[in-house]
Amino acid sequence: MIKVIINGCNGKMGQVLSEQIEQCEDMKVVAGIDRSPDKFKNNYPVYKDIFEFREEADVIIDFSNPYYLPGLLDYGIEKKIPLVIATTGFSSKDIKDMEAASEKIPIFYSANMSLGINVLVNLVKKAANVLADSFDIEIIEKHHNKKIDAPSGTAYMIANKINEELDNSKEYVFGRYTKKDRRRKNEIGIHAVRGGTIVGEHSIIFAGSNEVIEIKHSAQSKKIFANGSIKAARFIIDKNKGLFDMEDLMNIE
Ligand SMILES: NC(=O)C1=CN([C@@H]2O[C@H](COP(=O)(O)OP(=O)(O)OC[C@H]3O[C@@H](n4cnc5c(N)ncnc54)[C@H](O)[C@@H]3O)[C@@H](O)[C@H]2O)C=CC1
Ligand SMILES: O=C(O)C1=N[C@H](C(=O)O)C[C@H](O)C1
Repeated sequence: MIKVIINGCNGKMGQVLSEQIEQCEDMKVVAGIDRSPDKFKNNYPVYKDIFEFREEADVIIDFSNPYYLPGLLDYGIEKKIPLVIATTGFSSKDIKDMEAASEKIPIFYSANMSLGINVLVNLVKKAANVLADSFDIEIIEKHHNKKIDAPSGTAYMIANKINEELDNSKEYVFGRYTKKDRRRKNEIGIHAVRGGTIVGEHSIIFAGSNEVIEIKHSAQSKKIFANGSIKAARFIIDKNKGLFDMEDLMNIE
């Protein structure tokens, strides 16, 4: 039985993940961590601070807030526990800290745990290779009105994957409201929309002369992210150290 700690267990994703793990025969939640530990009645103990948990666990799945990253990395390293990090909104220093920690423990990090988005990334990389010289690339993401970071971690991830494919020749322009200038060729525009209960939409628009290609992913339930993080947990528990993402997981499926 794989023993899981859920960091951010009383958040929207933490609760969906708890339900999904209950349906797994090979996994159980042994503890949850949340800054509001009494918000829900969970079937496992919930602590405010991860260091209060003194029993054994095999993996931590994190859907919380970037603020918690240093504590999470410290705990993972001290207890030698693999981490699945799904939180978004990290700074470049946070990513460097994660890379440094992955020299000691295994870390699986993806801003989007769904299979669909990761297939989309592959399609978009191919399209960018063929079209980038003559088409303009814009990314539009839409999410629910409770989301605190913008643009989404997935929008950054897609932009970064495109940019890597194009020898990092692109600059990101976030919204165009303050710009009083026409679009330059070396831009990727990134735009965020927030409203209602939208689970998560990402559109990548390749706009050329007299033709437009739009590649879009629409998440219809948070379960896709929870289930992806469960697969990531199974994938990472027997690794020794290193930084992994959905491409590593998809390569073995
Ligand atoms: N990688 C992926 O596939 C996905 C990532 N996410 C990301 O996961 C994160 C959580 O999303 P939601 O559950 O929608 O947010 P939420 O706001 O509903 O939940 C966050 C939870 O973390 C807790 N929390 C916040 N700061 C904390 C801290 N310092 N220590 C311990 N707990 C803390 C909050 O009390 C809350 O219960 C966000 O960054 C979101 O963008 C969300 C969906 C999919
Ligand atoms: O906060 C969310 O809900 C989501 N966050 C992730 C992101 O920032 O990309 C992934 C998903 O789109 C849902």
